[in-house]
Amino acid sequence: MEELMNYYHFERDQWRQFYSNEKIEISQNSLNQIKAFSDRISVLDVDEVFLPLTKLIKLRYNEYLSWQEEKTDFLQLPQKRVPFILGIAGSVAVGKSTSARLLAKLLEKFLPDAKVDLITTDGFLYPNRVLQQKEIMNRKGFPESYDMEKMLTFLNDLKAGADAVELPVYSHQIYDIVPDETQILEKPDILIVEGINTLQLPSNEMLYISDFFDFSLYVDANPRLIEQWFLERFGMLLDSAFKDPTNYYYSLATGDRNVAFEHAKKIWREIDYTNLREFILPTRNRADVILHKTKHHKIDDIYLRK
Ligand SMILES: Nc1ncnc2c1ncn2[C@@H]1O[C@H](COP(=O)(O)OP(=O)(O)O)[C@@H](O)[C@H]1O
Ligand SMILES: CC(C)(COP(=O)(O)O)[C@@H](O)C(=O)NCCC(=O)O
Repeated sequence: MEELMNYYHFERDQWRQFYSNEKIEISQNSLNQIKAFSDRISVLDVDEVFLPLTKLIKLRYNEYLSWQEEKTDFLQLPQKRVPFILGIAGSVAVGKSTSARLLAKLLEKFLPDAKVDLITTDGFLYPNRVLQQKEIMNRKGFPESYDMEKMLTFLNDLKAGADAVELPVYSHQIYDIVPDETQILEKPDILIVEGINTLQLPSNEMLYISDFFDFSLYVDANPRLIEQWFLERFGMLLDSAFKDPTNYYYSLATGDRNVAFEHAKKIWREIDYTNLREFILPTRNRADVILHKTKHHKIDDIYLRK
């Protein structure tokens, strides 16, 4: 990747030294549990990339708590808990949700008193019915396919210290918002928000979603590799779909596999890759940290905003 302005660049070998073994704050047993949980992430990735990253986020979190306290003192307001929000952006299929799940587990271990929750912005996509009405079914994931107002209100309510906030749930299996299901968040201390649009400026809005974030990550990789990961995930979706007629991929899964993969390649080319080039990649340098991946999801370079 070309050098980015205003970022420190670390190769993995340098970065891993920022979490030295003497300072380990979690037991080997807990670490093993995390590794077992995330079997698709290598043990080395946890040790060499995610432990230093979690340590850095913890520094920011502690600084955030002090600032919240000082700010409310200064304004002579009563103290209240306001969640620390961590955004994770990047292409479809680059590994945002896998990284987000691992970070959530690690933060819970590093900060045992903090309530850590995780959401995906997929929940703010318009349901297929609305996308069809607007004739933008082939633009799923593009800025106009999200109910940005709903998402901004949700984030605003959270930052205002609401007792409970609710958001819709998206399912890759039905390829739609799940009817009559919501996710409820009750006063998290840390909220991880993962999604392709987390660093975007919503259309017709004056506010970046990232204005609500206290820390942000962008997961980056060569689009050719991401296409491969997209197709591998598609293969897994097909494998789990062919016994379930309610699954969106059922007819593709029960038909000719080559036809199904040709379909997926077209989707990648016309929708997800176009979205990456036009709307996702341009947001990369708004992130505090960029994790760059190479073959087999190996993180080789880490960029930290100066
Ligand atoms: N570190 C990793 N090691 C191995 N496979 C991974 C890793 N991260 C993600 N994957 C795989 O890559 C695909 C895309 O990851 P996912 O987290 O679903 O991406 P996103 O949330 O960005 O769409 C999935 O099949 C996932 O299992
Ligand atoms: C729901 C999504 C916009 C978000 O993707 P994610 O980051 O969760 O993988 C994406 O998976 C999607 O459905 N894109 C539309 C084209 C397609 O891949 O079917």
